[in-house]
Amino acid sequence: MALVIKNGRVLDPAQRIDHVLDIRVDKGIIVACGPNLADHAEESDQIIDATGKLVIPGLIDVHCHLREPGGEAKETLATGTRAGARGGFTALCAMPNTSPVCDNQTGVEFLKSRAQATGVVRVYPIGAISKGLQGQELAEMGDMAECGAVAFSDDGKSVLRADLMRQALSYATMCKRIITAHCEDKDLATDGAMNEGYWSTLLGLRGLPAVAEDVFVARDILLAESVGAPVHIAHVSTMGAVNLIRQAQARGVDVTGEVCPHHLALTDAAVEGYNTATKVSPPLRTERDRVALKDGLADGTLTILATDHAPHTPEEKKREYAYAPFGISGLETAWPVFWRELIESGILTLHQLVAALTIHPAKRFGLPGGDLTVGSAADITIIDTGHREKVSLDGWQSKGLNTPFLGWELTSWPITTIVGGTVVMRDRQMLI
Ligand SMILES: NC(=O)N[C@@H](CC(=O)O)C(=O)O
Ligand SMILES: [Zn+2]
Ligand SMILES: [Zn+2]
Repeated sequence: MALVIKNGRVLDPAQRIDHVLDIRVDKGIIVACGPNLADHAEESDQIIDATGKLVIPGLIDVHCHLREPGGEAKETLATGTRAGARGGFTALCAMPNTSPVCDNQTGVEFLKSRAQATGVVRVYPIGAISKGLQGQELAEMGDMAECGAVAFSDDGKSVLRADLMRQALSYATMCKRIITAHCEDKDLATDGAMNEGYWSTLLGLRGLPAVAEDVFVARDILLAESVGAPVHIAHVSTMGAVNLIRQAQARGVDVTGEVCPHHLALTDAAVEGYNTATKVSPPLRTERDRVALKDGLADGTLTILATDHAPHTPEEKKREYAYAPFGISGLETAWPVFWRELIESGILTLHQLVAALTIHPAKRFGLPGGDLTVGSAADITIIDTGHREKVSLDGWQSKGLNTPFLGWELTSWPITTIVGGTVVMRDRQMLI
């Protein structure tokens, strides 16, 4: 059965399209995109009326934690991909800090086959840089790249040894893969629970200083530069990091960075009240950092938006602030939060926002998709930019209920998600 998405505002930054058009999908492929295709639809075709709605390439998240294997109480590939679909994502890159760590071919194969069997959106494995994330010995990067790892990361912590990181950058480049770096100097950030500053002092919590991020961003940029490797900085959260990336780009270093919804929407003042849903790594920073992230997005220094979806069980998050795990469950609220922080305040154009969640991540991580080109897989998201909804746990798909946005009334939500021609979410309801 073919599918026709009719009369939507089709916006595809990759092809510079922004028109009211119809899209015809057959056997999972976009077979036509043009005006009035629905007029010639066949009786058996499924029609989705997208009048007044935004039709964009399926969103791609280059940074999430799907927790399987080993962390199934927090999330599974089944629940995590459903959370993704409900958030308008058609592809997710899964970080390797699972148990066991995804640091070899078997781990990559497991993730691919398990996601195929139980997931509702595409899942791309990210392999570990070091064996067991121990930072001592390189993981089997070549093997993992060969069987489908799209990138490498020790996310959750930094690779502390600079020699190992430099070697990893070289190897990744040889395998035509990118390293996505979690930048945090552990010695400067031991046992911290929130950003170091006014609020940590006031709340009596141990701080994580911004400079702990900055020094490792500087180091990883210099290491990448020294071996001519590309590097991607995960969850950029400080003004210092934005400045370092901007300066490096100006001298020709191949460095990109991603920004997460919570770092754009919240500051460390949100920790008042000790809601552990605000505990995240890197931590919520100051207003000055938040503004710097927006400046970095506006001037094109930062071109990728990612969720860093990090679900945890309610039991774990119910501990005292200092003992709760770091992480925010972000897939289901990412789009409306980005909308609020970047579109409503005029920081980005609609084209820039969509590009930062589609073609830019696809290109940087070498993933298929990210556009609506005829002949490509029909990964499509439909957004109702006028839809207002209060964030609640009704219909919530992730096992991680750890969202700091609960109760926020947000405008602009994904209403339909189509993966390879299959409608997996419609009218905010999961269909599979
Ligand atoms: N972001 C987080 O707060 N937590 C992540 C690890 C990480 O992304 O560094 C996790 O795996 O829980
Ligand atoms: Zn991280
Ligand atoms: Zn992460």
